[in-house]
Amino acid sequence: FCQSLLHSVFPPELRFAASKFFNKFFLWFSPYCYYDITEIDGVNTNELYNAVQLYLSTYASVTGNRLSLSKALNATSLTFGLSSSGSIIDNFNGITVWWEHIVTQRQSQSFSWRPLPEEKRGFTLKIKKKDKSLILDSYLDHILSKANEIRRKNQDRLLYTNSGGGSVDRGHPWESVAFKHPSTFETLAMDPVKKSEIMDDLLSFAEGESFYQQTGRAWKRGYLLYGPPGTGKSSMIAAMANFLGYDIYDLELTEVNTNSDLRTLLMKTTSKSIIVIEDIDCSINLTNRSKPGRKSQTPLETEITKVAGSNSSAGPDGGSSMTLSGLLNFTDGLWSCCGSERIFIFTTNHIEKLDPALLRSGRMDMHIHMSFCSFEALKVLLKNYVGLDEKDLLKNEFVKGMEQVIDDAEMTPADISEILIKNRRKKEKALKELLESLERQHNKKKKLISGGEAVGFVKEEKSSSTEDVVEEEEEKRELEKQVEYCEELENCTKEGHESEVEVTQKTGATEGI
Ligand SMILES: Nc1ncnc2c1ncn2[C@@H]1O[C@H](COP(=O)(O)OP(=O)(O)OP(=O)(O)O)[C@@H](O)[C@H]1O
Ligand SMILES: [Mg+2]
Repeated sequence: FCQSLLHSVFPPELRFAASKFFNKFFLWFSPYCYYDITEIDGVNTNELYNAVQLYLSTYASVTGNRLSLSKALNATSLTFGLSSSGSIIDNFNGITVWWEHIVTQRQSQSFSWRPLPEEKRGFTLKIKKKDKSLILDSYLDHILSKANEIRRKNQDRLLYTNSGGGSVDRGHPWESVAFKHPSTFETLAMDPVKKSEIMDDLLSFAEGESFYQQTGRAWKRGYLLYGPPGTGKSSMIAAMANFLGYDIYDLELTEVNTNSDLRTLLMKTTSKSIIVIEDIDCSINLTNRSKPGRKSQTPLETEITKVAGSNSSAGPDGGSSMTLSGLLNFTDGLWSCCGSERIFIFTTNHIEKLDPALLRSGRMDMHIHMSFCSFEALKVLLKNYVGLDEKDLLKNEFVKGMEQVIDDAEMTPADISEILIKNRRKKEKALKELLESLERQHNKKKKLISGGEAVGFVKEEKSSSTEDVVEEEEEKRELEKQVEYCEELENCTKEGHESEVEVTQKTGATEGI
């Protein structure tokens, strides 16, 4: 109406001034105020526009009757949006607001370095003037955080690596791929009490922003996962990422040359992410070597030398300029606080080889021992692989047999799932083979532990074919290693850090790390 009034009453040269006047007049007396959120702000994309679109999409999917649909790259689901001139009512803290999506044709394109879309899109937010101060800031914050949440839910996790061709010097140290690991806490075989403890810990971390603020702590958490190969350390990391919806940064330490590169890598990580250093005892070499002209070194000054990837700026003694204290600063020091809501995870097969500085209390918040398969963990595997539920388990004779031998058999979940996967179409055969395998392992362990008897056992076997004997000896060596591992671990947990140092030096010396 106003437009046609303007056209009929005012000559063309006065129309613009008149329309400005009317607008001002109208706004002055209107009980509402209006906010325009355009898609492109100058030449930059307006983050708020995208956030509003996502936010309204969750709302519009329920109430709107004309919607636009879209699917972002890497996204697993569709998002709904308001189509042109669509409007919607939202409610926030009991206050009503109105949104309108306005799409107009862009006027003649002025010169721009970046071509602009032909359509000019924007949202207009209408709020009652009296409510403006009450909600504006908190409402927009609410929209931004909700939009982030939706984005994370819709989008696949990303797995970043620093050994995928990225470059610290060029400012892009991380390369990413979509992360689609199917491991979840449901599929993870471990003691249910321990599992729910870990899940609770993760949840209270993710929801604990105000707690960390209140206590003056950086919003981060560290986990050390340790245990023999094939017990589910990597699967646990994937389960954690899927549980919290975080991205993963897989940090390959052998690709990092200096402390400052490490810092750059850290600064380029985003919040809501898990930063992982796998097999920390293998990717770095912790030795207490003194630098020339120095009498002694504290553990924190322990030099880290690379085991592999010697493309570094290695010093004359073969050491690079990345130190343990650099690594600890990465997880613990002032630099660890750039960004927030981050989880650090170190994994190792040999906790006894780690420097006590990495283990001391407060450094890694939780030490999680991933152990050989227990009966409780076995139940999860049997359910997932052969579909046995709790009722079937109680009745099954094979399973009853397994319960007797599983603890002493010391088989890893990886070994067990291997047997189950081989026979997954034949439930009976799978169970029979698994029981036999567990009993075999159990008997061998018993004989080995009873010392002299174990030797006799191997000698007796000499009468059989040489292939069998070689296999037996290999298995025996493997078992001896496992027993040694368990003993070291026991010493380690019983006697605290001092004994850990002893073990580190002992194994370091024999294996020449
Ligand atoms: N606790 C577990 N629950 C379910 N599956 C498991 C578990 N542990 C191992 N597996 C199975 O074994 C495979 C190897 O496990 P994973 O890579 O997680 O072990 P790891 O402890 O990280 O071993 P490594 O020390 O060699 O890195 C996985 O793909 C998974 O299928
Ligand atoms: Mg692993």
